[in-house]
Amino acid sequence: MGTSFVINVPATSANIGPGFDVMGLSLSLYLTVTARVEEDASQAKSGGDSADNNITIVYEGENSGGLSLDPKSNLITRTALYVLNCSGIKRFPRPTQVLVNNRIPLGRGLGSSGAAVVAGVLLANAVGSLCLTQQRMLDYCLMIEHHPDNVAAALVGGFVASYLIDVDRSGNVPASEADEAEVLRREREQRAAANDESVKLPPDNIGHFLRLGCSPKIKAIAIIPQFELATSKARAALPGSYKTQDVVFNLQRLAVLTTALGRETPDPWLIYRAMEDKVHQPYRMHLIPGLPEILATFNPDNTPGLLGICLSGAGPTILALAVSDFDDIAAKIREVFDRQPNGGIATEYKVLDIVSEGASCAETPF
Ligand SMILES: Nc1ncnc2c1ncn2[C@@H]1O[C@H](COP(=O)(O)OP(=O)(O)O)[C@@H](O)[C@H]1O
Ligand SMILES: N[C@@H](CCOP(=O)(O)O)C(=O)O
Repeated sequence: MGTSFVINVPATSANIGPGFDVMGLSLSLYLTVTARVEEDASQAKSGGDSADNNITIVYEGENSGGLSLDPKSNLITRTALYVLNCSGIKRFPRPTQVLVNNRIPLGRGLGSSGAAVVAGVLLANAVGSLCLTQQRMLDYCLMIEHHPDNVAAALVGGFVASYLIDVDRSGNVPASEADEAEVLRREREQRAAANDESVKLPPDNIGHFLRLGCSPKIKAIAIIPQFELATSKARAALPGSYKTQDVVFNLQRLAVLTTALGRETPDPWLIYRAMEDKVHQPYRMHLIPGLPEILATFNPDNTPGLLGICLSGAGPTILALAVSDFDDIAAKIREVFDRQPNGGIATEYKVLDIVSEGASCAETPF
């Protein structure tokens, strides 16, 4: 006998064109983590790392061979152990088997790492009976995933805008030089260099979000190339500074996009133009063969049903927002990948709903 916690976290598409590190959409594709917590400590499974952390992991789904099942390395359980540690709990309180069913492709720009982090925070909250608020959970997420767009959308659901507070928490990094995540990263590096293993609690209220309207007529078509692009690599391609006119270009579009997607009857050309970007996509073009042609070719006049196209997150997935003709739109975009040199790039596609419900955790006995 024991308790079972079933945690569901949606995939996300971040940026939506101009909203780099700001905007996210949660999608009907899920990471499900089921934690079976034994009532009795004598039921602990033997082997693996369970003796240390009281936990075993079973994984099925995307890239099932490639992920670490060591609780201290696996992103879900590593996050959970960090959150428990912050409450003075050094290991899983009771023998726990974690069953992961992951339908979110890894390293494709659909927020798999953000979902894993959110799942880890919910897992710790459940097994440790921590009673964390949603706001506090976001703080924990942001200590691991340093940009708020994916984790905020995965946590709260829907079309979400978010920001990190801009304060100097380290005492030696001027806020103007580094964003909050960068400050936190430097703090961790300094502590590691000083062999300081104390657990760093997240500062309070470091992330803020607002859920925006999104017309139920809009669906998200994800065209997913069969190669991975680590978000860290795609972020390393970005410049350290921008021209004023490029920043203004994005700000203009972002302001319009926040409201344009919420109109009951979406205006295709308004949205199409509002999804253009000069901050991240131009610098990532060389990492995604076919992206320049896709962005330059398809528009609401030549592609019925289409509202707008952008890179999903850091890529390589392409996100097309549309109100109809979903399979035809996907076929056109896939054809560009098919035509790439050296035999083309294989893709799959998914027509997804934009889901208004974010991460959830349900408790049942077993
Ligand atoms: N369900 C999961 N369980 C454990 N680790 C995961 C999971 N999902 C993602 N990750 C980790 O996150 C990495 C991918 O993160 P990232 O490069 O940011 O791509 P994505 O765009 O999919 O978020 C994976 O290589 C893996 O290390
Ligand atoms: N704003 C981030 C979003 C990364 O999303 P992911 O789904 O690729 O992890 C970025 O563009 O780097």
